[in-house]
Amino acid sequence: MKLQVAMDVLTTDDALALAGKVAAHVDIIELGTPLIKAAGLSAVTAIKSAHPDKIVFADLKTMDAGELEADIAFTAGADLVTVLGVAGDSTIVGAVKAAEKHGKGIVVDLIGVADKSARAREVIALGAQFVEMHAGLDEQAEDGFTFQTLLTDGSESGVDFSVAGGVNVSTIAAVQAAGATVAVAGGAIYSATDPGAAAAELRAAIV
Ligand SMILES: O=C(CO)[C@H](O)[C@H](O)COP(=O)(O)O
Repeated sequence: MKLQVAMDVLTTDDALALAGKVAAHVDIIELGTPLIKAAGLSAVTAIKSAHPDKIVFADLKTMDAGELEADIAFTAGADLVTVLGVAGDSTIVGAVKAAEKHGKGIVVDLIGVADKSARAREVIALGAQFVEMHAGLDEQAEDGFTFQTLLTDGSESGVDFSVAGGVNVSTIAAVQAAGATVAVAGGAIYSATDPGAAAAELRAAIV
């Protein structure tokens, strides 16, 4: 299982500083949606230039104009770009077309999708590289939220999936046991006193 850091910081300088501390312990470096909205796609270029050996993940959460948005992110240096699973199939197909043009990949984020395992199978058939079983920051704060649902949906999907939203040292073993190919950790790393040590601890928990 790969480890992905989600950098939910707001400036390119902060992202470069965080990536510098954690890169040795992670496989995938994600630029979070707020970072890309605040700093623009030049932040993607800066991270890819600083860490050319890492998979750079642009969390665009595209909902429309799939081909155009994915194309500009791949051109900026992204290796993986997210499209929302609640988007129409034509948006996903367009983004996959851009990924094929660049030799890169599309990840479909299933945030907000009611039947995540069924939609996962549909978008993989449309050409997505893998899906993200994701509970967003707001959903995690809602009454009744259960992390386990993400793992069950992932296992039942039968396709390659990542898990995002609440991954930490207490949950990462369950993420791996559920069969995830990628564990995504944001707050558990960037909010830690020592982000490098936190990333190393998560890495060590992967068997
Ligand atoms: O994409 C996101 C929010 O939309 C977050 O980066 C992702 O959910 C990581 O969450 P956490 O901080 O709980 O690890």
